Amino acid sequence: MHDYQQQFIRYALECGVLRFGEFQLKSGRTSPYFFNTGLFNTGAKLGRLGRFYAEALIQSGIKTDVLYGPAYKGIPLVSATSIAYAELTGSDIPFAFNRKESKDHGEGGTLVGAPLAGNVVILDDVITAGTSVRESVEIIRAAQATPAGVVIALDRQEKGLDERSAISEVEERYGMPVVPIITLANIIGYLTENARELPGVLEAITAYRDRYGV
Ligand SMILES: O=P(O)(O)OC[C@H]1O[C@H](OP(=O)(O)OP(=O)(O)O)[C@H](O)[C@@H]1O
Ligand SMILES: O=C(O)c1cc(=O)[nH]c(=O)[nH]1
Repeated sequence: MHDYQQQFIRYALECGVLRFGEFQLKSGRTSPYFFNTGLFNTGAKLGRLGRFYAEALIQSGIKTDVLYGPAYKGIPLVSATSIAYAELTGSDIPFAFNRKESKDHGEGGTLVGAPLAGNVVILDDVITAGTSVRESVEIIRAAQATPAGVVIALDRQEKGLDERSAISEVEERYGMPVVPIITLANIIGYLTENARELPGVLEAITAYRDRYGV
């Protein structure tokens, strides 16, 4: 595990973003851990999160014309990352996000921000079964733009629609890379070294991984 990954796990624990317990996921699975980026909920916390994302994007080398954040949690992610990206690189990339419900007055529609054009990189918090990314790809393609990659905070390393990982499915189906800041394996590595801080958690996560992991 890289130093920045260890720092990111500590940071997520400090902010209460990475939690242990019993959580119902969008996929219907019941998970013993949850990663809620909505709890990076102050300016300073969100600013630091944006720097982690921007650094992951820069290191990935993905050619990026527009950043896209799916509602709702993708909205602060794309805002914070575009600010950090401009500060780190001097390149002022446009960004956009969607509404979950279409608006029928004013400017109307579901897309807000810059027009989707060229290579569009999706920023989301987690990929579990891949539903959210599939929806984002459809929105980007409908705008005649190209989905160029995905940056996420956590790869939960779970099965998607079949026995493959949701991320491999996305990478193979759309021919674009998925870049996580951390993975479930990093969390398990952290818990293995710090098991005494959190009794029982490692066992519960290992059992969950045996059932849904890849
Ligand atoms: O890979 P998947 O199975 O799609 O699961 C992951 C998605 O689920 C959550 O979104 P949700 O739609 O719950 O929205 P939110 O951003 O409004 O919390 C999460 O923010 C991811 O986008
Ligand atoms: O699969 C999900 O719904 C999900 C998992 C997770 O860890 N965090 C989150 O916000 N959603």
